[in-house]
Amino acid sequence: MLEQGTISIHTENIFPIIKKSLYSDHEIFLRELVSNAVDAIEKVKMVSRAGEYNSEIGEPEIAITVDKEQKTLAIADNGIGMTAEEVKKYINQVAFSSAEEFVKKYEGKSDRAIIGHFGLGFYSSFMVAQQVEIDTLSYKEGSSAVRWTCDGSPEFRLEDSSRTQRGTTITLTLQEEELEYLEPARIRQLIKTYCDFLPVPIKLEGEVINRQKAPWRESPSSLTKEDYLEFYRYLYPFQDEPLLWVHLNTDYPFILNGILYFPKLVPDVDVTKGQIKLFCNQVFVSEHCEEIIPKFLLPMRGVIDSTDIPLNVSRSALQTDRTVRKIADYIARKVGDRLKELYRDNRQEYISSWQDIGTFVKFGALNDEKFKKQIEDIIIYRTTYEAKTETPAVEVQSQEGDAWQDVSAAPSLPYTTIKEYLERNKERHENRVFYCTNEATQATYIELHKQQGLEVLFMDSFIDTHFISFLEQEYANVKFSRVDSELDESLLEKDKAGEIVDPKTNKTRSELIKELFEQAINKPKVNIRTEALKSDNPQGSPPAIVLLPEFLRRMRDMSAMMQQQTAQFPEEHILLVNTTHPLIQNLVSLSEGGILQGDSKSPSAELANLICHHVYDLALMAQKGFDAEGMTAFVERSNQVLTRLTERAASS
Ligand SMILES: Nc1ncnc2c1ncn2[C@@H]1O[C@H](COP(=O)(O)OP(=O)(O)OP(=O)(O)O)[C@@H](O)[C@H]1O
Repeated sequence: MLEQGTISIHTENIFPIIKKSLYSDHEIFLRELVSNAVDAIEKVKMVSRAGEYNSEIGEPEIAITVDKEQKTLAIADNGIGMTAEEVKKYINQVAFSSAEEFVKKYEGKSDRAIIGHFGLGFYSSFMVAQQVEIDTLSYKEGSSAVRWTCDGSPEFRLEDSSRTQRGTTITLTLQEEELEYLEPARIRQLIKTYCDFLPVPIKLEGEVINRQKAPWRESPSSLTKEDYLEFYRYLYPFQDEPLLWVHLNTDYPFILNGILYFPKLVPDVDVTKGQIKLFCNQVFVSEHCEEIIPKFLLPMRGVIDSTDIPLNVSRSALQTDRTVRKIADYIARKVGDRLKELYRDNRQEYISSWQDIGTFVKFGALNDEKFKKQIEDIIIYRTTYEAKTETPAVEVQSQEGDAWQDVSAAPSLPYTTIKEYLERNKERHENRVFYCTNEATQATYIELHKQQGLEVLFMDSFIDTHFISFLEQEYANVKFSRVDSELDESLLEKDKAGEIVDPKTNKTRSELIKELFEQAINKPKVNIRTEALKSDNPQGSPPAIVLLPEFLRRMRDMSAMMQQQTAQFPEEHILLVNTTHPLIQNLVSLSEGGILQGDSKSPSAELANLICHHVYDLALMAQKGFDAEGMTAFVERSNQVLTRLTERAASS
């Protein structure tokens, strides 16, 4: 026996407190002991390099063994080892004084709020062990091996050991309620979780169980695209390939390494939960780093590793920590830089990823002023504009709905920035942006604009509703109108239906049409307007369209959002009847007899009435589809119209 003594701590009974205060996280003892073993191996390499140790250092290795009979778990390393003096100093004094400090700091506080419990160190082994033994031999010439034992009370024993190999073995005799740590599968799982990327082979049952390579610690220039993809697959198996990635690598004014990936977004992803793994010196700390990553980048995946993130503080303290704020800014800036670089160097790839990254970028612009400034010029929108190139533009959205491949194959890509849009259309409609939010339901309107050479932007992602309001603030003098809200003058022709057709009443054709529809539809909230839509082929343009003024629509959307309902189609809307369409012209002739004779019950007038309804139904259908009731009425009326028409055809 070399010595028997009392550990110099001031708090009586530190161990029950350690056990209690860290109750939920017992498993991290293994992370702490393996980290110490890795440190010990690094240290022996350092002294060897410095010429202070001339023997072979051998292949670094950490071996974990379990003995179910003895109920022991041992972690052995071939690192620097400790002399008796060092054991006394580092274990009895250093380790336990920091234990005491930790306990004092967190006594009575909920440990759940603390992100990492990092640096708990050696004494965390007492969370699971009833006795801890250190068997160690220092690298120092002439030193003899020692064994230190402690049963969880402040008393320890220090004696000679028969050990001949340099290094340290920590043997824990587990407490009865901690015997799960005798299961190799449990140990393997813990090593995979916490120590997978530590740069020393960790052996269990003769097999190396950790990956060791931590790509984020390597220089970006030494990694290939496949290396990044392989690492992503390793971290997130069975997931789609990521779109692009950012390698973070700085050591001033803080140390930060990491690789962040933009994943392909899946609809059910919870964007409020971070998926980035936090490491400290390659040791896993936490699955969540919501406090460190800017909110808008939370859906990113990957790894960040920094020794400058305080880990033994509460989550709220972390949020306000100055270094953490700086790190968040740095990450946002790096992500912005990477996006700009891609926009500049590989527009095609940028565009193909836009469907997914666009959401991040817009969310970022909405939330972070600095980020907005950085990326505002690279926010793009799909457009109906087709650049005149030799090869024809390829449709973006394929029938199968897989926009990706088609875009990447497209020689000229129908995407634009708002600035480019405004510049291109300055002559035709200055400070005016036409957009659509749903390609399918607004197809008629998009087509109308397209035919007249008016460019329409697709603002159809879920974030765009908010983003449009944001754009309106950014471009205060620009008016944003959805294609179905009102029609630009340039889409209309001077109304040819302005000439008087009824000598008795002095009514114009246009007025007659309006009257006809008003009588037929008989809904005071539907405002009927007659216009002549410009078209090279009147048959091809719609006979009527429903318009929803921008202001009205937004009010409706907003109140629906506040009541958390889906917006109902408002009763108040405009039915624009296209006076140039042959159907509408026929309708006037058809009804003329009835109106002129003041006999609204004549078969012609009745048919005209039915057809007005039908035209209105079709216009509504193009805008919103029908509910069950509307659908039934529509089918009934269609059948009636067809019956009447066939009757007429048969009798003539
Ligand atoms: N396996 C080991 N080999 C050699 N020395 C060790 C080993 N384990 C612990 N030590 C020594 O004991 C000291 C105290 O360890 P402890 O884990 O409590 O704290 P730490 O590693 O210094 O810091 P941290 O609190 O961040 O873990 C270490 O600094 C080291 O000098």
